[in-house]
Amino acid sequence: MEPAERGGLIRLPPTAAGLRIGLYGGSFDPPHAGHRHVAMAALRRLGLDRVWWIVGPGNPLKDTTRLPTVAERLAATRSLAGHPRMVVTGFEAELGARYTVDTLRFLTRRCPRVRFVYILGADSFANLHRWRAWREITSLVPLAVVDRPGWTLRALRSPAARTLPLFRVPPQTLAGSGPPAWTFLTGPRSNLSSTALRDKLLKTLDRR
Ligand SMILES: Nc1ncnc2c1ncn2[C@@H]1O[C@H](COP(=O)(O)OP(=O)(O)OP(=O)(O)O)[C@@H](O)[C@H]1O
Ligand SMILES: O=C(O)c1ccc[n+]([C@@H]2O[C@H](COP(=O)([O-])O)[C@@H](O)[C@H]2O)c1
Repeated sequence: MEPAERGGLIRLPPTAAGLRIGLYGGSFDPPHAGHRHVAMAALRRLGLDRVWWIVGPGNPLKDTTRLPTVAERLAATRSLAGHPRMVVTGFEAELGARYTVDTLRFLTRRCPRVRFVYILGADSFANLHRWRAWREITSLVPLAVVDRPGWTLRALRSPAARTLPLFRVPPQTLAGSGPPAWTFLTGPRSNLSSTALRDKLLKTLDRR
């Protein structure tokens, strides 16, 4: 069964026509303050009503054999995200969607009057051309790219940026723009990463 067909059974957080919702997908293994920085920057600078953190079943481009369960990552992400406009969800796994394009097809079909925006870090945007049906993704929702140390130039010179030069808009107009549209959020940045945190944890355990 295709993910969109399974969608009838999926319960989403509450939505309403015209609501501006940022979709923030990730592995969150573990979640960290850099993730919170990304979500808060998008919430404030794009004028969003909500950010839905989508704790996914696993990045299809990464080795996910050691990934903790969605339930474990959901619990950790919920305790980090605590804010009235942040909603942490695990519906992508329930939907059976491995690829972001499937999640976005489902959401835009299910909630046609909601203004969705997809939020991603500069490293993810720099590699967007490796995602399944990435051109379709850019036709489904506007993209908010949050700068990340070491990735600014690679993001701005990426295949996605070079394919959509005329569709770059200022942050405050993104959520009201129809796709394709993208914006690049500069300003304070976070150099935290889950890989660094996992490495640190392993070293601490080794020393014991
Ligand atoms: N410090 C950060 N600044 C900007 N974007 C970030 C930052 N950390 C994570 N992101 C973005 O958040 C999303 C989810 O990231 P993810 O859960 O993979 O965390 P990560 O720190 O990048 O993990 P890993 O080191 O395992 O790749 C991705 O779009 C990623 O680009
Ligand atoms: O759909 C794809 O091909 C695809 C390829 C790479 C990453 N993604 C999604 O991008 C989001 C961020 O991934 P990650 O591993 O950096 O947390 C997460 O929701 C992934 O499922 C999606």
